[in-house]
Amino acid sequence: MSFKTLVSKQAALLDKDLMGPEIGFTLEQLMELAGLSVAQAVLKEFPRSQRTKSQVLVLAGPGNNGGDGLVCARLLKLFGFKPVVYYPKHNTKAPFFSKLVKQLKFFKVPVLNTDDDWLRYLNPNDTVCVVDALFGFSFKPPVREPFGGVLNQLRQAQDQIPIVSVDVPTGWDVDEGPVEPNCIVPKVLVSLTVPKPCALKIDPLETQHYVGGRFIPAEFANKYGFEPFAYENADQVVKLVPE
Ligand SMILES: NC(=O)C1=CN([C@@H]2O[C@H](COP(=O)(O)OP(=O)(O)OC[C@H]3O[C@@H](n4cnc5c(N)ncnc54)[C@H](O)[C@@H]3O)[C@@H](O)[C@H]2O)[C@H](O)CC1
Ligand SMILES: [K+]
Repeated sequence: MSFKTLVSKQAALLDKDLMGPEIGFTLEQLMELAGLSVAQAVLKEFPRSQRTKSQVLVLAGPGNNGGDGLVCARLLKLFGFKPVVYYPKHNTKAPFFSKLVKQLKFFKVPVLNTDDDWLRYLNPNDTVCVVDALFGFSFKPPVREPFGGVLNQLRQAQDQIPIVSVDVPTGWDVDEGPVEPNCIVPKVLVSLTVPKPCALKIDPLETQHYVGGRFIPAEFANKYGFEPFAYENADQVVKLVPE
C-alpha cells in the first residue's frame, strides 16, 4: 500500500510546530483529539451489533502515547464499552495527566497500577480488545521493565484478543518496524496525523490501518510533504485500504 510517512524526528518536529507560539495548540487539545480518534476506530472495528462483550483493556504508558490512551478510555466509556486501564508508570511531567486520571475516576473507569492484577483483564471471554497506548513515536528499543513483561503477556494473548495500537505498535522501531525478536502484531493500527515509517511494515491481511488525529489544514500537511487524508464527514479516522 502506498502512503506518505513521516520519520520519528519529523513527527516530533511537526508536533512541536503545532504546539509552538505561531500555531498555538496545547498538548491537552491534541491529546483529546488523538484519544477520540482511537476510540472511534475501536467503535468502527467492534460495533455493538457485532459483539457480545464490552470490556476493553487500555494499557497506558508513561509518555504522551499513554495520555492518548487515558483519553481514549474515558471516551470508550461514553461509547458504551467497559474500559479498564492499566497505568503502571504515571506521568509526573505535566499536571494534567493526574487530571486525566481523576476524570477516569469520575467516569468510574478502574485505573490499575503495578500492585493490581491487570492480567485477569487479558481474558478473551470478557475482553473485546486491548488498546496498546504504551509507547508512540519517542520509543527507543530495547524496551525497559516493567513494559517488557507487559509486551510478553500481550504477545501470548494476541491470537485470542485483538490489539489496537496507538500511533506505533509498541516495541516496534518507529522508523524500521518490528526489528526486535517477538514483536507484537496488532489487529488494528491507528496512526496519528500521518503514519510513521514502521506502518509500511504491517501486513494488510493481518492489520487494519486507520489514520486519525484530524487536526491540521491541507497547507500544513503539504509543508511536511504529504497530502491530507480523505476523512469523511465529521469522522476522526479514515481507514486506509490496500489498492
Ligand atoms: N500530533 C500527534 O500526532 C500527537 C501525538 N501524540 C501522541 O504522543 C506520542 C509521542 O509522545 P511522547 O511523549 O513523545 O513519547 P512516547 O509516549 O512514545 O514515550 C515517551 C516515554 O517512553 C519512555 N521510553 C522511551 N523508550 C523506552 C524504552 N525502550 N523502554 C521504556 N520506556 C521508554 C520515555 O522515557 C518516556 O517516558 C505520539 O506517538 C502520539 O501517540 C500526542 O497526543 C499529541 C498529538
Ligand atoms: K502504542
